[in-house]
Amino acid sequence: MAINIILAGPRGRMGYEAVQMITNEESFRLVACLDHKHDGLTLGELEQFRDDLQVPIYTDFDTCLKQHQADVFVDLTIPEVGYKHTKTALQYKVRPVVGTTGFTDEQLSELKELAKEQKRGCIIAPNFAIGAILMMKFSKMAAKYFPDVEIIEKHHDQKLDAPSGTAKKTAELIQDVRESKKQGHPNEEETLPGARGADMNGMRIHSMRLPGLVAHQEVIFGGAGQTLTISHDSMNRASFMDGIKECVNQVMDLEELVYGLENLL
Ligand SMILES: NC(=O)c1ccc[n+]([C@@H]2O[C@H](COP(=O)([O-])OP(=O)(O)OC[C@H]3O[C@@H](n4cnc5c(N)ncnc54)[C@H](O)[C@@H]3O)[C@@H](O)[C@H]2O)c1
Ligand SMILES: O=C(O)C1=N[C@H](C(=O)O)CCC1
Repeated sequence: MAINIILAGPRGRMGYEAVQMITNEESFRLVACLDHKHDGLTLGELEQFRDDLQVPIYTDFDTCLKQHQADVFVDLTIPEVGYKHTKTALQYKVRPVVGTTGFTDEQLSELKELAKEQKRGCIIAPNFAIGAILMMKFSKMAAKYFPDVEIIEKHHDQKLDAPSGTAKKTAELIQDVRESKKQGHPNEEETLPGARGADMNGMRIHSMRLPGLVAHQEVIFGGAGQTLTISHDSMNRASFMDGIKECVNQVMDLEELVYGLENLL
């Protein structure tokens, strides 16, 4: 029995790859797409997609959900709308698999409650790449021995949110085993505001944005006479597709929200 999927953000850097993955996966069926333009067209009518992709495009999610029976909703859009889409999908008992980052803690809590009420699975994964998940898990292990740590995340210059969802998730996992600690000299002074990066319980997070980059992160731990660097690089967005596929399959068996792919490995 195929899993019927609605995808939001098909024309994006991630959405375009996801359209290829979903339409090439025998056990998946792309029943509709949600975009902010091209209402009433099909993907095949857009120049960037194969002509045979007779997948209808909607700009109104409620209309789309009323006209198509979907099992799973995949969101690869922007922080501003990803949360609303996820909430709407759950209200229609369609299982969200969300790659969109930049949700607030309050939004995550609200979605967690809604998924529980609806007894529907929901997966919100800041990073779908298995290497990035392992980087986060290894960082949590290392943080037990190295309380001084700084995260440097490096992304393409079209990214909207900073720090990245991956960096925030990494810091949250580290915080599970690290006491809050102010790092650096107690009297250090930023002569240029922001020089020491974002502060998360004393841990510093630095965000680099440059053309030519895709998605990269270094987690650097410091100790007496040594440093330990754990890093991951996504060279292209194919690195995320197996994770999305895994989440679409696994979300069918969940009845609650799971935040982070590390909880499903
Ligand atoms: N979880 C992961 O592994 C992972 C990997 C890469 C990117 N991301 C996240 O995925 C999101 C998308 O990244 P991207 O590089 O593809 O961005 P992008 O800007 O290339 O694509 C976003 C798409 O969303 C569409 N969009 C905007 N408003 C919309 C609306 N109201 N309805 C439907 N679609 C709408 C845009 O048209 C665009 O095509 C970002 O939040 C990014 O952080 C997550
Ligand atoms: O390209 C992006 O944007 C990415 N966003 C995610 C994040 O914010 O961590 C995952 C990596 C790529």
